[in-house]
Amino acid sequence: MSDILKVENLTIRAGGRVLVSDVSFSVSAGERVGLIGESGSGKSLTALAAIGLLADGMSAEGSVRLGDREVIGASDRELVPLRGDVAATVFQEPLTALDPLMKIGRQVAEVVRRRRRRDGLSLDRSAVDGEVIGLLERVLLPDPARIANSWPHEISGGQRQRAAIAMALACRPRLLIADEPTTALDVTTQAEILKLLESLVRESGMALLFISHDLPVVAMAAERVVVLQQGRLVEQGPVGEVFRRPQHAYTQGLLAAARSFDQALRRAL
Ligand SMILES: Nc1ncnc2c1ncn2[C@@H]1O[C@H](COP(=O)(O)OP(=O)(O)OP(=O)(O)O)[C@@H](O)[C@H]1O
Repeated sequence: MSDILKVENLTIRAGGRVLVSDVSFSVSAGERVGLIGESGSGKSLTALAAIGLLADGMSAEGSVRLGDREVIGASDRELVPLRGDVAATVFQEPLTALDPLMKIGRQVAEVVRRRRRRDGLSLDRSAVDGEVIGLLERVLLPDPARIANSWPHEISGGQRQRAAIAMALACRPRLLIADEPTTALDVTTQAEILKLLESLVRESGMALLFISHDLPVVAMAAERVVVLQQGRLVEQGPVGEVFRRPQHAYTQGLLAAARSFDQALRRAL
């Protein structure tokens, strides 16, 4: 299967510190890969490097291929079309993507218009509006017409995250990078969003790079995992294999901690 993202020997430095060291993994078309590790292990930086969005003062070495383009060393002019069109992002806080001062429908419509322009499709208002409502339906938002006409603060956190996913999908990306997209949500909404992501990946054939420190969430979201410890990759493999028989002491510790929550829940039942 072809790789949509190929990270080879990625090293990220800032101010003389090595924050990510010699990390290599890839994500194939249609694959769901989880990037896991404790807080500060380098998950978000790795994802930002994948779309060439590292902060000023940081440097990246190695190779990051997104689609058929090398990201490291590419200019902003080369990178802008890759973001959204090849890889779209969803973050923990949907307001990172949503403008609080613009109604949801208008925001999704802006992305739809940009993509239709790119694809040489009609920018006719009814075509654009129809696609906007279709996207809001696709992320299972109730009453899409009402949501389209709402301000971001007028809908719930889970609905905002669905709207942010709709905006990412509007680009028709080949890879969706979701960085802790469910962390701020209650468990029922978390499970709904995870199911939604899984069905969207299955239907569209896009790949998913799912970042989380929460192992049960990753077990639902991903079929393969990459484990980072303090910026280093310690193991990777199919989620069932790594979670059943972790090879590295760090992963064993993460799983033991996750199991202790599960045991506490069982004891309480
Ligand atoms: N702009 C920056 N300048 C300097 N160091 C940074 C910067 N951003 C992140 N770091 C450092 O890089 C390391 C990795 O950070 P990163 O955000 O990738 O961790 P993470 O695994 O995503 O953590 P979390 O789960 O808490 O989001 C951390 O030690 C962090 O303090």
